[in-house]
Amino acid sequence: MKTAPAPQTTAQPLLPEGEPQPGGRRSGRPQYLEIRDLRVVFDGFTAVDGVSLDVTQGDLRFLIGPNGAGKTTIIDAITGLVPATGSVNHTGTEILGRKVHQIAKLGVGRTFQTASVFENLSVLQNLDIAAGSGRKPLQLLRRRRGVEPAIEEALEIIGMEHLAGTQAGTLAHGQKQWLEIGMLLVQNSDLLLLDEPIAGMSQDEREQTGELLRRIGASRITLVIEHDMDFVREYATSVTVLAGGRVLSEGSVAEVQADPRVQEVYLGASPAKGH
Ligand SMILES: Nc1ncnc2c1ncn2[C@@H]1O[C@H](COP(=O)(O)OP(=O)(O)OP(=O)(O)O)[C@@H](O)[C@H]1O
Repeated sequence: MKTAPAPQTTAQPLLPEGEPQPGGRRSGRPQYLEIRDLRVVFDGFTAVDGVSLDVTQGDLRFLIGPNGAGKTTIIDAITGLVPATGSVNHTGTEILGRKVHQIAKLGVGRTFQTASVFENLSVLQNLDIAAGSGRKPLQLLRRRRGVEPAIEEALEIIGMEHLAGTQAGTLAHGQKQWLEIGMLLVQNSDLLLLDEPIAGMSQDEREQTGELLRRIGASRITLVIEHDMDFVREYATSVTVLAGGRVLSEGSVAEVQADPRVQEVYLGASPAKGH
């Protein structure tokens, strides 16, 4: 069976250059996510109502909006978990309508609100399995010695080298989220969809996660769902506000906060108060 070409063919280092910037990369041929007229209907209820959205590589985009706005459903649609109509284009490849595993192979990685790691396995084993999902059968047959450079690099990026042998089930909440992100890195995901990555984290963990997002977001297409407006203000390079399944506003944090329509959906309160 013929498989679709991955949008990105050359291996690039996991460690990025520079910092994310509004609008993303402006030189070379940046990768992109282009969503057009995305629509998801559940039993007659329209959860996502014609959303169009562009995110360029190197732009750390946050997706905010009140509860039930359709944020998670958009990520579910992009990753093939719910049926949708419209178009989701990843750097020239249409991904809507493909199966979940095919979409993952095209470099689309996501995290969930609750981290899904193999609790009984070590951090290293989790990363090894994630890396294996992208290996060709012949590579899998070869017995590897030591830790692969890509896994070592991922451990360094997520700051968990010292925890390589630790059982994932015993990790702190934040560390599980970082491990999940590390698993996406070793899978070479270049489009990252992160669903409330700092939910339930301590202040320290939030800051470390923000710095991690900055490091990985500089070289990837990154869309982060978040409610915490302090975090959004600190780390977003651009923001899309969703309400009632539609895009309400888009721009810098300052621009969307100044938008009266945004203030209105947050019930007259400052969006800084969250939902
Ligand atoms: N599988 C489903 N079946 C029916 N309705 C659904 C399903 N999944 C989501 N919905 C509905 O779609 C709407 C959008 O939900 P979604 O979870 O995408 O919102 P959200 O913006 O992520 O909200 P939150 O911030 O609370 O996570 C909600 O009204 C929700 O009840």
